[in-house]
Amino acid sequence: MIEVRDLHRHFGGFHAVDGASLSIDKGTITGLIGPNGAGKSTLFNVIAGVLPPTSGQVLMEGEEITGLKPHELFDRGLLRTFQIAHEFHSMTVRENLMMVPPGQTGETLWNTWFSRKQIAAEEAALRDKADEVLDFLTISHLADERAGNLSGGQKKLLELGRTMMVDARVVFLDEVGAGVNRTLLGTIGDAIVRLNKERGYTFCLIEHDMDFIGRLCDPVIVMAEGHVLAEGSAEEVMANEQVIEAYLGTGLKNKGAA
Ligand SMILES: Nc1ncnc2c1ncn2[C@@H]1O[C@H](COP(=O)(O)OP(=O)(O)OP(=O)(O)O)[C@@H](O)[C@H]1O
Repeated sequence: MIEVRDLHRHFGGFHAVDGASLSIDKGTITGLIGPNGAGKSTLFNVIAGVLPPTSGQVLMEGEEITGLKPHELFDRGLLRTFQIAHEFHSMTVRENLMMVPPGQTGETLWNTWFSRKQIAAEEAALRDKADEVLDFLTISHLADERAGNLSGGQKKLLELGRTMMVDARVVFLDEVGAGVNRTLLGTIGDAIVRLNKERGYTFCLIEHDMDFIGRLCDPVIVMAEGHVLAEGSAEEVMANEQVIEAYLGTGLKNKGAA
């Protein structure tokens, strides 16, 4: 579904992504792991149109998407989640969801003036959709809470919810588990699996929590020094000597020796 061919992204003389080639197959929950500074976030940013590549190609279903802007990729159903923008913190959770879909009639003053009825109908439909999303994510009780009051994990669920307001096909999640408590991480994991199984979402997620990766992801791609070092099931990559050396280091070795 997504194919990355010999991608490079340099910052001055520093090669953050240095010849990365990989595929994210349709219908998978693909994990992307690697030591700090391996180039994972930079790779995500290039795929998602946030950063232009220095060279190389990104294809989506065979079509070149290299260098497209985030909104152009959004229209194709490729989304990279970001933390909720600061200005949305004072809005409620439901309002945050209702903000997402593009092309609402109410966006222009002209339309606001002439088609109040249509706007009311669109708003009602959006509200229903937002409530359905909240129900799916089991956070209906937070609908009227200000987004700024949510815990880190609840905000991650809201980010996932925002992808459900549009026709997302492939979603890139960066460190969804960072600073999230175990219970909520379980809820987030369940939502990802259900979106994958029930709604056909393809996911690619960067994550440092190996339990989370092991539970959700197949395959797992390991990056080191800007390129792909290994790929396989979570068990396979965790048993791979090169991976152990490059990334997991003594932690995993100790685990094996214990
Ligand atoms: N805008 C930038 N300017 C200069 N160097 C950058 C920039 N963005 C990233 N880098 C460097 O590129 C390297 C790769 O960073 P990146 O964030 O992609 O790694 P990562 O694998 O996501 O790491 P982590 O797991 O710590 O988030 C790092 O050494 C980082 O300092």
